[in-house]
Amino acid sequence: MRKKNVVLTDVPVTGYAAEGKALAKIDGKVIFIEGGVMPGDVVDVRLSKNKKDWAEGKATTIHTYSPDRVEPFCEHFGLCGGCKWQMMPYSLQLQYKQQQVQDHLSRIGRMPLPEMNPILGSELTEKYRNKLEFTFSNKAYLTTEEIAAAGDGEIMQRSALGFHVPRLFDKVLDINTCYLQDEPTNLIRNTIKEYALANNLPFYDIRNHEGWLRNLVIRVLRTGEVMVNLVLHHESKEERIALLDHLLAKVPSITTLLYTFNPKKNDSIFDLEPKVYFGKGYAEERLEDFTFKIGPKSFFQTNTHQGERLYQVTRDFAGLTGNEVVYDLYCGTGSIGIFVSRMAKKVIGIELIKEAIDDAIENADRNDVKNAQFYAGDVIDICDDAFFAAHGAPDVIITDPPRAGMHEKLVQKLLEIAAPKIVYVSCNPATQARDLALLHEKYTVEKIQPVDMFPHTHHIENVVLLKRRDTDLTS
Ligand SMILES: C[S@@+](CC[C@H](N)C(=O)[O-])C[C@H]1O[C@@H](n2cnc3c(N)ncnc32)[C@H](O)[C@@H]1O
Repeated sequence: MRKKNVVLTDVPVTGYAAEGKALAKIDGKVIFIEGGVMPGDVVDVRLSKNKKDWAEGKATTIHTYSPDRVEPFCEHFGLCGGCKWQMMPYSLQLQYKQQQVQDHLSRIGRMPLPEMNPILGSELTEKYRNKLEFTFSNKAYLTTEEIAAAGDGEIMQRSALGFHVPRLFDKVLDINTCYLQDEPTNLIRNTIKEYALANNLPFYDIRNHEGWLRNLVIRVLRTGEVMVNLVLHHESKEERIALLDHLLAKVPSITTLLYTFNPKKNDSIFDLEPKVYFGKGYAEERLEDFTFKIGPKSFFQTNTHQGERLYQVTRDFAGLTGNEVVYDLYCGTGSIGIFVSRMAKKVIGIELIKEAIDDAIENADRNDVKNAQFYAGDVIDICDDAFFAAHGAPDVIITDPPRAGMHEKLVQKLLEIAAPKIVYVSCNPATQARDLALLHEKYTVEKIQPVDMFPHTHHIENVVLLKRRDTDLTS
């Protein structure tokens, strides 16, 4: 049983574990299963890891399909890494997400918990993303059927504009229709692809670092603005102008069109300078009556509608009366801090990325927020006694760390500072639970609200209100 490459047969899938892996139990041993299966399926699993208490592997055959399965709505389902839970009804997806937050907090958090609020499902389960990034590649991912259908003589290396295939860094799945973002996203992508193919414009070769067309970033916002950034390996002026003019003629709803040269080996554009071809060079998004400037490099919650609800929950949990000093840790472009600012005496935001802080200051300004200050730097370096002494003892700390959660040093600092309330916003309930276990030394979990930002994926956002044990929050 402990050998690798063992195939377990007729395994009944019973649940989900972290990172979207399905779960089964055989004789008390936990089996984590990848490969598009869901609870209720009965499958064969080829093991890649096989320990004493647990094993991990990929489903090779589904013998019995769960009666809960629904028909996936996207033609790319199964190959695209984007929406892996499409075979599950949305209500069931929410149930598993809720369960996962519960499991993580009770198993890793090991502390008394209040009853969790039911997860806030997304009204939009399709076309909910305001940002998508597509990759050009001269090596399309081809299915075995496509390879067989091509016949002997045909060269199999085709170009693609779409998403990376999970675990195959140089293969891109060509996308015809994506349901993650509202139109004109499909029109933009397909217009560029057809034009590039018709004019023999070279798609990027990710292995050899050659070619011209690299990435396409599209933002479709609630305000009606559409911002497009086309990333090219190098300048080729005549071709560039012809392509961008063609795109504008075919998609008149584009409000801002930029292009960026990226001669580097990696795809990151954070150290590059996008150039404006058409429009004002940025877009705006609205949350309640706040507007946020979104530049081509700015971070912004990718699901605007659910982002707004997440911030509403955060503001609600903070329970502000207008007299509080609020710290917004890991503040990004300051959106949470600005969102709660009208209810606070003062907001102090801290964020690692200097450009995000520049955006935060500009966003505060454009929303006429006068009581917020933003600082660039590592939270661990900035949050020392002198900083808290200079800006005032926090009444509420809002913290929204990346997936890795908070650094232990910061958790220790928060315990020392001992603000009456902490609102912990997390995109990873496992690391959140780990941090809550440490904060339990002084804090009690008062409220838990999961929010679904990403339908058809296993990702969950969770907001927790912590109360310092010697304070009375009944007021
Ligand atoms: C989950 S995002 C939160 C963004 C923001 N609260 C929002 O809602 O848009 C986490 C942020 O933490 C920042 N970050 C990561 N490590 C950091 C650190 N050590 N110190 C300060 N900020 C950090 C990232 O740059 C990112 O903007």
